[in-house]
Amino acid sequence: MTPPAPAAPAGPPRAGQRGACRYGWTDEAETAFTAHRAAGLVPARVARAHRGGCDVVLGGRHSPTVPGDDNGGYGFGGDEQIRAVVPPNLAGSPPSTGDWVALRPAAGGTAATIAHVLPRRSALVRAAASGRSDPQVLAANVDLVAIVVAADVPPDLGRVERLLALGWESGGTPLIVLTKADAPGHDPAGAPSPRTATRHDEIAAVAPGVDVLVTSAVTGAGLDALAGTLAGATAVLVGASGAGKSTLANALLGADLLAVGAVRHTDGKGRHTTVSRELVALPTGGVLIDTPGLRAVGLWDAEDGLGHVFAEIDALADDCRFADCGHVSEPGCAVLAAVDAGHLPARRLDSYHKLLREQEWMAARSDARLRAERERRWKEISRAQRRLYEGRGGGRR
Ligand SMILES: Nc1nc2c(ncn2[C@@H]2O[C@H](COP(=O)(O)OP(=O)(O)OP(=O)(O)O)[C@@H](O)[C@H]2O)c(=O)[nH]1
Ligand SMILES: [Zn+2]
Repeated sequence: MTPPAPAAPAGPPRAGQRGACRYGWTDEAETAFTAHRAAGLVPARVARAHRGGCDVVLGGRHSPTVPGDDNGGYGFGGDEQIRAVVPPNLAGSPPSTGDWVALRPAAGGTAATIAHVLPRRSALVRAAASGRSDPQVLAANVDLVAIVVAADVPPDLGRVERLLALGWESGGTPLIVLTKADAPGHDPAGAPSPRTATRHDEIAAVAPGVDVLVTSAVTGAGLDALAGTLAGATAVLVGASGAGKSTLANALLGADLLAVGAVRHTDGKGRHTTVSRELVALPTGGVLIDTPGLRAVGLWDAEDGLGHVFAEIDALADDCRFADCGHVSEPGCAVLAAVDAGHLPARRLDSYHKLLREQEWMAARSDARLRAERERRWKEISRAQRRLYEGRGGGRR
C-alpha cells in the first residue's frame, strides 16, 4: 500500500480537527489504547460493517509533519478506507458503524484484522426485526441522534416519539432536523413559511427538551446552524425513507468539497468517494453517520427513553390518586383529566400506552431469552462437570 502524500490542511485548523483526529479520536482514547499500541495495533473507526468484514478509517493521531507515524505504516490516514476482516471468534458484540476498533495492520500477505472492539460510550439500538428479540446496533459512539423529518408532508408523530425514545436511550442526545423548509410558500429571505412553522410547532410539542432545527438543502437555510451543532460531535441521521437524510448529508459535505477542492485534488481521489459511505468526517468538524431509511424501528430496552419522551405525562402522573395508576380508567387520574380538559392530546396518551406496551413486551421477551440462555449455559457446565467427574472414575465407585 503506497501511503498518499499528506495533504496540508487548507487554511487554519477547523473545529474538530485540532489536537485529535477528524474521526473523533481523543487523547483519553489514545491513553486507553497504550497497551494495544504496544502490541502493534492501531486505532480505526468502522465506517461500514459487512458480513465478515468492515470498512474502517484510520483513527490515530495525525501529525502533519510525520506522516504515518501512528498508523501502523498506513500513512497519513485521511479519508482512506481499509477493508478489515472480522475473525469469527472475535470476543464481544460484532463491530457496528461508529465503533472504534484495535486493528492489526495487514502484513506479509495477511489482511488487516480487527483484534478488539473498544468499549462503546453510547449506541443507538433497535430491536432487529419484528418477531425477533435481538438488538441491532445502528450506530455506536454517537453524541447526537438527529431525527430527520420532512416538512412537506404531515409528520408521523408516533414515529418521531419512537425515534426519540431510542435517541434518549442511546446515551447520546436527540435532535430533530426538519428538512425541506423550502416547500411552497417559503420566504427565501428567511422566515419559515406558515406551513413549516406549523410543522415545527407540531413536532416540538411531542419532543420536550429537544432542539428542532429547520433546514433546506435547496436554499441552504439552517445548514450553518446545523453544522455548528454537529461540529466536534458524532451524529447519526435517522428517519423515514425520503425524509431527506442523504440530501442533508451531501449538503453538509458539499461545502467541504468546494472549500477544500485543492486538497482533494492532491490526494487524487474522486469527488464522490466520501458520499457513498455510512460514516463521514464533516468539513466543519464532526462525524456524520447516515442510516438507510428504516421501516420498522422496534423499541429495545427503551424504558428510560420513554420517560424522557413523555416527560409531561410522567409529571402529570404525580397527581394521580394511585401511585401505580395506569392512566386507563382509574378514578382520580390526573393524566385522563388533562386529556378531558384539552391540555394533553388523546393521540399523545395513546402513543404513550402503545410504546409502553411494546417496551414491556420486548423486555419480557428478552428476559425469557436471557433465562433460556442462562439455563443452556448451566446445562453445558453441569454436563462438563459430569464428564470431568466420570473421567476421574468418580461415577463408578
Ligand atoms: N425541496 C426539497 N427537497 C428535498 C430536500 N431535501 C431532500 N429533498 C428531496 O427529497 C427526496 C428524498 O431525499 P433523500 O435525501 O434521498 O431522502 P433519504 O432520507 O436519504 O431517503 P433514504 O435514502 O430512502 O433513506 C429527494 O427527491 C430529494 O431531492 C430539501 O431540502 N428541499
Ligand atoms: Zn393516572
